[in-house]
Amino acid sequence: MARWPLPRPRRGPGPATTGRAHSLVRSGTDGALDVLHPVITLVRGLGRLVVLAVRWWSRTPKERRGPVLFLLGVGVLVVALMPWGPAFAVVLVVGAAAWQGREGAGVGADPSEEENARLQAVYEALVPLFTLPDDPNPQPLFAHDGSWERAFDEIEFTGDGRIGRLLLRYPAHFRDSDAELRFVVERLLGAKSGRDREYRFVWDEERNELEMTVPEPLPEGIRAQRFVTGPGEVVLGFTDADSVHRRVPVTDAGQARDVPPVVWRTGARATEAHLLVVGAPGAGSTTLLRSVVLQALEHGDVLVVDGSGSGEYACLAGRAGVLAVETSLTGAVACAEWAVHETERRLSVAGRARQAGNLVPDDARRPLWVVLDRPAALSHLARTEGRRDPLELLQVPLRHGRAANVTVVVAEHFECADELNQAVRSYSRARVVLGTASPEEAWSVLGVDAVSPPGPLTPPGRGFARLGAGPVLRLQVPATPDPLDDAANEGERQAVLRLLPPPATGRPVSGRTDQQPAPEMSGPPAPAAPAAAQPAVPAASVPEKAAAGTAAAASVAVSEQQAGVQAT
Ligand SMILES: Nc1ncnc2c1ncn2[C@@H]1O[C@H](COP(=O)(O)OP(=O)(O)OP(=O)(O)O)[C@@H](O)[C@H]1O
Repeated sequence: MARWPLPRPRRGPGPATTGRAHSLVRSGTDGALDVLHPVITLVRGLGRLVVLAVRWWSRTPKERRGPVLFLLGVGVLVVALMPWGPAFAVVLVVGAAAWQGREGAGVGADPSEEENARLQAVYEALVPLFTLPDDPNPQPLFAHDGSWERAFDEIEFTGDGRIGRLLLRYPAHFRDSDAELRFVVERLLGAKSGRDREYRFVWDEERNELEMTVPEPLPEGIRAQRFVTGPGEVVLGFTDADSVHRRVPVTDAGQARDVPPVVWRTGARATEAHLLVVGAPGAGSTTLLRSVVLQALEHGDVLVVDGSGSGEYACLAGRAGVLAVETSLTGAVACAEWAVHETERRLSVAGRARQAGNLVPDDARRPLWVVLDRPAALSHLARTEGRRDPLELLQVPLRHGRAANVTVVVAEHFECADELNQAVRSYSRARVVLGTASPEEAWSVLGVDAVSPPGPLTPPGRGFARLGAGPVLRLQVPATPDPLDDAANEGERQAVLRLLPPPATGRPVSGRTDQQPAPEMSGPPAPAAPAAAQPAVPAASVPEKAAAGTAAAASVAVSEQQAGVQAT
């Protein structure tokens, strides 16, 4: 029997009440955290300051600790005796703690156990490189029983727990001017921090400090296209955003974006009038030259000598502005001789025009490019056959080409780079190294040894560029494959095909008999080639019929010269 009034049943809080309670607790906690935030920051900052002080103390050599303690004591005494001294000291400490305790400061933040182990592994790997067998220092920076905290000043980890930046001190006895030793240290640091990334190393020889950073990946896979540049400017590739101020708009995977370019200025006012590219086999030097040629053809004429004879420039044969594509020694010599005469003719025409107070005629100003891919093989052949070396001949365009608007581009593999003559080395002040290079190889091309080689996993077309005495820039060459290569990416092939000039109306300059006709390609429609724009052939060096100043005439001229060479 139920009693009245029934006792009220005891119930737990309903869902609505629970939610309200949770939100009350959460907002209470948030409020408390907001109120306590300055205190938390100060406590965190004080903790970090203590960690920094302990690290500094552990790094201070024992013999210096006495004087340091004495100085500290004197400092404390002076502050204590000064009017407002203690208050000032407290304000200073609170300010420092607030600065260190802010979010993201992290300098003194304790690494996790895993990060600690990583750092200790890197430290121990470096010990054999940075220790002396009989080091008189009782507490060297690097010792087998030492800890990384002695030598590593600043450390940053990436989101996945890997080292993203490391600033370490090394002992003064380490020979940091020795490129080989530096390379060993860089390679070891790179291996211990992960081989699948690129690293940038900065050696501060004044302070005995080495900084390792992981640069952002370079813009990769950007296809050949018309770059927005000024007259005479050529985009060699793309580099780090913080290395150059300039940006060029490109289309990448259908999207427009701005990328930092490595721009090489050519022409009469250029200080780096010629380019030398040295690379490992398969590192992409032919691709870079093809990219340069396609840009050069926008405003000038090009002679190509392909010393490897691999036919990777066949797509250019017979195109407007392409005066010759040579693969044989005979053709290369003929081209080089023609380039010499053309340089001399331009110089004398320009000289006469200036003497008379006139403008230099167009045919002496139109940019002429002489592009040699792997000429060392042809030089070797020339020596063994007792013929003229095309590289020797090219001394004239290299020395005087700048004033005549003649630009020489040479690419060679590291193993044959010794065969390049002094003129090529001295006058090619724009330099590119592609692929993995030893410190000596990089030094021999770039003139500096402070280059960290890209790792073995880096894609082709990756390297370094240096224009004159400028800084060394990381470089990624635009993807510019041979459009006749079936194995190349279809989109990249089509991009190159779109850039090819229309077929020329005259015969090519070389008049090659061994050359296959250019295959049918889906290039742009072929407007008539501007005959007036083609360079005039040097009247002194060619038969009468070649002096008409057209590519066709030049073709005949060089063919006849070539025939002459063959006959001898
Ligand atoms: N910048 C690049 N982007 C994409 N692929 C590239 C790039 N550079 C080169 N490659 C690819 O790498 C391969 C080798 O390139 P390339 O022929 O230019 O190198 P190389 O140094 O001239 O080689 P070798 O002289 O030994 O024949 C080719 O398949 C090419 O398509």
